[in-house]
Amino acid sequence: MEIKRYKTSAEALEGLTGLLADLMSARPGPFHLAISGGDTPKNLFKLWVDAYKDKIDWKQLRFYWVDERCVPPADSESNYGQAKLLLFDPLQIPDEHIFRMKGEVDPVAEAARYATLLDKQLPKVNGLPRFDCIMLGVGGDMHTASIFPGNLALLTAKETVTTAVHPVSGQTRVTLTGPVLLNDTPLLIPVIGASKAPVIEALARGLDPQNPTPSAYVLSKANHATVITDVN
Ligand SMILES: O=C1O[C@H](COP(=O)(O)O)[C@@H](O)[C@H](O)[C@H]1O
Repeated sequence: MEIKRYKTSAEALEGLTGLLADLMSARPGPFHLAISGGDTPKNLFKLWVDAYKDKIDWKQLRFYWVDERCVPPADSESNYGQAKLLLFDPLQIPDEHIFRMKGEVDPVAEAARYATLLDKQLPKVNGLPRFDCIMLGVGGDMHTASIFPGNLALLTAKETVTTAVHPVSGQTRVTLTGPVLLNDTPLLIPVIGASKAPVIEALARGLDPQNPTPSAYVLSKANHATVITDVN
């Protein structure tokens, strides 16, 4: 795991974009990218629309999600809804390049449908679907995707996609699990903003076997993981 530190959040998001562009150039053809929700991607999408409209081969990208909140797309909590508003609509990304988790349908059925979709769309490595890149977020409680500290079993689940419940809000989620997150895919992990300083400190310390957290676990097991931060 590498931590790349930048002076500002803007420079960090630019740095992340450069890393993604390098991965895309190294793998011509459809590039399967899983994105996260939350606040960090919103700022990234705004940057991409403002400054990278003509600098990234958008036709190459196929978009997937690491997790989704179980709300309809029009809800401001929807990870897909925010990406549509801030990225797909402005850049006119075709619908056939967007593979969303449906937050508005039965979560258990949706997790099964999405697992089947990944099996069909993605190449297999180690018998599991493999993304070309996954952009993960890390919450203040050290969760990643929708794998929360109280549900570490999802890090080693047998399903590639499952349901989870947010421990505070009780909101149901659909999420990728550890085995597909850790299937030899390069992980780009933006951890941006002063409020994430304790997260960076904890990630830099590494996995504490006495107190494992989802994000520290994923970073400790990933073959290629880069944390991108403006925390110095
Ligand atoms: O709920 C979620 O939170 C995490 C972290 O988001 P952030 O707002 O701290 O950037 C995110 O990675 C996840 O996809 C999302 O559903």
